[in-house]
Amino acid sequence: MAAIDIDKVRILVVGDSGVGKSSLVHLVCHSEPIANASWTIGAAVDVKVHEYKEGTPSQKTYFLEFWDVGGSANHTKSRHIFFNPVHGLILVHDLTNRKSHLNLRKWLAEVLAKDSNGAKIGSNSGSEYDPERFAGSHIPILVVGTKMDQIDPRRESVLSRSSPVAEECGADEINLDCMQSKDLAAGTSKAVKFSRFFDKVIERRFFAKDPFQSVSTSSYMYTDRRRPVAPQYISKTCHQD
Ligand SMILES: Nc1nc2c(ncn2[C@@H]2O[C@H](COP(=O)(O)OP(=O)(O)OP(=O)(O)O)[C@@H](O)[C@H]2O)c(=O)[nH]1
Ligand SMILES: [Mg+2]
Repeated sequence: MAAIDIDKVRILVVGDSGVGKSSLVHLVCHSEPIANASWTIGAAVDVKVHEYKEGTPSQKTYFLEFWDVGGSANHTKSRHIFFNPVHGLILVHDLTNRKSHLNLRKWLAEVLAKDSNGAKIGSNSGSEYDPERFAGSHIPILVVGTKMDQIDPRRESVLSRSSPVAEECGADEINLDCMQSKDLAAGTSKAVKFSRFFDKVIERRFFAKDPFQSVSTSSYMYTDRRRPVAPQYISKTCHQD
């Protein structure tokens, strides 16, 4: 039987413990709500087959590999081992918990400031947030707000406001209820938005004309924030997978 050769992209899913990362990944990969969510210890991996540019002559099948990293504060020191390589990043917050949204900045800093050994890159602390740096990230980012069903009707205006974090890092944004499969049913606006995000991740990973597209974000960003150096000068820190 002929071997099937399908390229994959690695999408990191982070956010505070309990915001619904595992519930979201399960819904995206299996089109149904998770039966029993429990704390993720370390990281869990799930895979989805995605049709890049579906319905066009460029259509091609890819694997999306989701790395759902447990958000427990107990693992802050060790979870960096899951952060590289990263081709796409989903930042998850709970719409009923404002702190979980504010903490997305910490998650961004944590993911983008460490190399695969957990070492800090550059002089900046990994917990510092600098929008200018993140705006230059070449990694597509999606901000997802969960538990939309639990929003107090008096606070529904929350849903029409865009997330400051999403704005700062140029990310797309989706709010949903992870316990409802109809929220991501084929053809719905949210399903289309997810699909566009996945296309963007694949495009950056495999088709970007930008010579820096295959360089790990951390290497690129922390070498020089305004004037990226040519790839040959950072090849030692380049991540090849
Ligand atoms: N009502 C409602 N409950 C949700 C939603 N998303 C997640 N939950 C619930 O929130 C709880 C936590 O969800 P998880 O998916 O385990 O959260 P997590 O972010 O993976 O948490 P860690 O693995 O600890 O990092 C579970 O009881 C889920 O059923 C949602 O959109 N609506
Ligand atoms: Mg989990």
